[in-house]
Amino acid sequence: MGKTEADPFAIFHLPPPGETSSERAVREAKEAEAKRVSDLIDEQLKAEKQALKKEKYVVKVLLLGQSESGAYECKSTTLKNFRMRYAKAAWEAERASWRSVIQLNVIRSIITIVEILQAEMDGDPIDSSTPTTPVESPTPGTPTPALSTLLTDKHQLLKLRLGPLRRVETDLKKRLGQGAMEEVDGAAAELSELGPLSLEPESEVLVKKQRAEWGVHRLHDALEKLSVAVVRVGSPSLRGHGSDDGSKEAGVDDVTDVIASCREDMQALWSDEAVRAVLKKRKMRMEDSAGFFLDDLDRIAQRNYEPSDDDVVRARLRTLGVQEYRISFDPNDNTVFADASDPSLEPRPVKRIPILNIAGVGGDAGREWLLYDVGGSRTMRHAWLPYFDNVQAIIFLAPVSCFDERLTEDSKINRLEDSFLLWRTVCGSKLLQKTTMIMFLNKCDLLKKKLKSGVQVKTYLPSYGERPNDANTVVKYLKDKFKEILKQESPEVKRRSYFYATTVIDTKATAATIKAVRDSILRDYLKSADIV
Ligand SMILES: Nc1nc2c(ncn2[C@@H]2O[C@H](COP(=O)(O)OP(=O)(O)OP(=O)(O)O)[C@@H](O)[C@H]2O)c(=O)[nH]1
Ligand SMILES: [Mg+2]
Repeated sequence: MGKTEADPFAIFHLPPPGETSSERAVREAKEAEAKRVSDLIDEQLKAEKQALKKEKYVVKVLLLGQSESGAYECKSTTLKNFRMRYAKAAWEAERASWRSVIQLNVIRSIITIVEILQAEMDGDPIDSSTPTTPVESPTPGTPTPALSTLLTDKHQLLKLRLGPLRRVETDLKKRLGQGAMEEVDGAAAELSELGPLSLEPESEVLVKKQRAEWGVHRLHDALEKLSVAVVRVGSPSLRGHGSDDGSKEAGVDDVTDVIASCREDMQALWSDEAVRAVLKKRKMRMEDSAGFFLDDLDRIAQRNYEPSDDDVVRARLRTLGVQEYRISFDPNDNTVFADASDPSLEPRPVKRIPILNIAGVGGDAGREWLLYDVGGSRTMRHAWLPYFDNVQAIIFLAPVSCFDERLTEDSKINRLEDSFLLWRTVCGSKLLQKTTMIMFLNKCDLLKKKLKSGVQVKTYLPSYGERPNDANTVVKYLKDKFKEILKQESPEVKRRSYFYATTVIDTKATAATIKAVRDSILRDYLKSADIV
C-alpha cells in the first residue's frame, strides 16, 4: 500500500510521540476499559433487540369487568386459575404468602359480624342501599322487631375475647406494606377511624356494609413482603402474645398465634343462633361475601395452617391499578383444543385434537403471555385505555347473579345494567375491533342459590317475561343479550368471541374452561399473525 493510500484515521490510533513506557501502560489500560464498555453496550443493544423481537410474539390478554365494594367480578380469581395451572413455580412460591391474606379475610369477617351486632344493639336503621344477596327479611324502612334482647353477656364476653384481632389486623396490614392501601369509599371512610370494639350503647361505632377494603397496587411486592414476614416468624418483633394456655409453638408468628387462640371464640360467634338471626335481619349473607372462610375455621385457625390451592383462589385482595403477569407455556405442550366456543352451562368435555404443532410452525410465537389484571371500580376505568393497544384477547367477567343488585357507588344503577354498558363500551372501542372477546358469565353458583331461594328474575328484568326461572335459561338469556351487543358494536369485522358459563372459585370445573380459553386465544393469535 503506497503512502498516499494510507488510512487517514490511522493517526488517531498511533501512540503520542515520545510516549514513555508507563504512559503507554496507562493508555493501553484506558483503551482496554473503553473497549470493555463498548462491547458491553453492544451486547446490551443486541439483547434489547432480541427482546423486542421476542416481545412482538408475546400474546397480550386483558381481564376486564366491573368491581364495586361489596360485589366483584372475579378478575383476579380468574387470573389465579390461569396461574395455578400454567405458572406453577410462581404459584407455589407465593402460596405461603397468601396465608396472611386469608387470615386478614377471616379477621375482617369476624369484625364485620361484631360491628353488625353493635348496630343491632344501638338500634341503627337497616341500610337499604346495600347490594347484598337478599334473604327473606322485611322490606327496608319498615319497622323490624329488635333482636338486641337476644344478645346477652355471652356475646359481650365473646366480643372482649376477640378484641386482640383488631391489633392483629393492623399487624397484617403493616406486613402488606407500602404497596398496599385501604380503599376507602364514601360512607366506609368512618370505619378507618374506628376505635376499639365496643358493645356499649354510647359507642360511636357505625356499621356500613359498604366496607373499606384492603387492596394492593403491587401484588407481587406485597406478597414478597409477606413471604419475608413468614420466614421471619419467631423474631422478637413479631412475638409478644401468648396463646390461651400460655404456651407458644416455636416458629409460629404472633398473628397466627392470636388467630389460633381465638379459634373457639370465632366458631362460637359464627355458629351462634342469635348472631345468625341478627345477620339475617340485617341482610348480611357472610357466606356469599368475598373472602369467606368462616366455615373453615377448624382448618384455617391453626398454628400450622398452610393454604390449599382453593384457599388461595378464594382469598380476596382488592386490585388497585393494573397488575402485569407473565406466563410462559410449556414448550412440550404443543397441541391446542379444537374450537370449543359456546359450551353449555356445565363445561362440556371437548375433544382434544392436535390441530397444529406450534414449535414446528411458529417457533416460540405464542409461548409467552402477558396477562393484565386491572382494578375494576368506576374510578379506575380510565387506567384501562393504554392497555387496549395491541391486545390479543379480552376476558370479560360478567356476574350473572347480580340481576337484582345495585351499584354501591351509584344506587340508581342496576349492576347488570352497568355490566351491559361496560361491555358495549369495550366492544365499541376502535382499538379492540379485531380483539378476540371472551366472556365469562360468572357466579353461576350464586345465581342458582338465588333462584332456588325464590327470587324471580322477571321482577328485576321485565323483558325476561314468562321464561322459566332456572339458571340455564337465565344464563342463555343474558348470553344472548351480550351477544346482541357485541354484534351491534362489531359492524365491520367478524370478530371472534367465546362465551362460557363459569363459577371461577370452582377450580376443578374452571380448569377445562381455562384450557379451552388458552387454546382459543392461541389459535386465533396464530391465525392472525399468519403463522398458520
Ligand atoms: N360465589 C362465588 N364467589 C366468587 C366467584 N368468583 C369469585 N368469587 C369471589 O369473589 C371475590 C372477589 O373476586 P376478585 O377476583 O378479587 O374480584 P376482582 O374483579 O379482581 O375485583 P377488583 O380487584 O376489586 O377489581 C373473591 O374473593 C372470590 O372468592 C364465583 O364464581 N362464585
Ligand atoms: Mg382484582
